Amino acid sequence: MISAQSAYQALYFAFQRQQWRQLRNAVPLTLTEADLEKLKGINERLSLSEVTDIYLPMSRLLNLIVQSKQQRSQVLGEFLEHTSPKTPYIISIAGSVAVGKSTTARILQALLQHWPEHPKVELVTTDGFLYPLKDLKKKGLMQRKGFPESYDMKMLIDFISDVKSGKSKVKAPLYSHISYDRLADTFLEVDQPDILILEGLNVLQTGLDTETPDLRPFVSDFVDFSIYVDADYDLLKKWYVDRFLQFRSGAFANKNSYFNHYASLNDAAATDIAENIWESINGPNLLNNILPTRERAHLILRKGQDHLMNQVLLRK
Ligand SMILES: Nc1ncnc2c1ncn2[C@@H]1O[C@H](COP(=O)(O)OP(=O)(O)OP(=O)(O)O)[C@@H](O)[C@H]1O
Ligand SMILES: CC(C)(CO)[C@@H](O)C(=O)NCCC(=O)O
Repeated sequence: MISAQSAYQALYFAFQRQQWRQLRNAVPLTLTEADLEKLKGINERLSLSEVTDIYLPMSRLLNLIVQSKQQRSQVLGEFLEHTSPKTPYIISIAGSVAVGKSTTARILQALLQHWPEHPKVELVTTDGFLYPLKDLKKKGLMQRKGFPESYDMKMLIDFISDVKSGKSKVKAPLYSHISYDRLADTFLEVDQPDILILEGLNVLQTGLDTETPDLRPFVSDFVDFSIYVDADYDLLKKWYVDRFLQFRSGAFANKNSYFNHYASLNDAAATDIAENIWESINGPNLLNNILPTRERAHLILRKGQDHLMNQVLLRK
């Protein structure tokens, strides 16, 4: 029987950080100090060596892969004796709550926009496709937010299918971490981007993963390149709790915040509540629904202490 370890080796090229960082050597650092400052604006705790060591090789890899997709489209056009309409290249980013998917997505968006061709790169998070709170309440899903059944999958598949077929001005719903709900009347308009980055817990899940199979196409049917951001359970829990504590003086302090009543908690009480939410909702969701999809990704980024990537696995 093939061991899990050797199956991994058969599927992926594995790089330690020191090996991966050398793969950017061929790319000059075209980022100016001002560009780097802008990236810092995405997350002030982001270390710049993370950009040079991890993200620049990734940007180089994606640039080559996107080019090869364009060549393939040309070949198809030649075969069909007409050029087919340009469709966006779709990159998905999966991983646990609090692993840093949105931070990773925003850094990638900034770097890809920086390519010489200056592609138009849009970023959408699947959080917007969670059912509105009133529907979650009606369905008894308030303790299952982020679980597969808490998303309006029809809406998500319709959205991605419209974008992929080259439609203009496709509306994406937006989620607010302050109201803990989908925004009622504000949307993001996705208008024929060159690249769409779709970020969310559920982007590698399929309708076949559940007990009542759903035969609709999967998100991954529309995705050209998928990334999974990975870290150990205990680190993820810690990052979730840390973010919860930070939110007390930020998002929760906003009087419209769903969690406004948590703003005045002391450290011990807030830690207790955050650990509880993690152990009852986000932890089980990770173990049952998110982690099992990891090996579907083309690229796995493994983070260790302080969000530093220590290993990169690239599908052969
Ligand atoms: N590269 C990084 N360096 C330092 N801190 C980071 C980094 N990436 C993320 N973080 C921190 O980790 C926490 C989670 O990050 P982020 O909000 O990007 O996660 P997420 O996976 O999008 O979460 P969610 O699924 O809840 O939306 C935040 O407190 C963020 O500041
Ligand atoms: C919106 C999601 C599902 C994903 O980002 C997550 O942040 C969430 O709200 N989870 C439910 C439990 C919690 O409040 O963390």
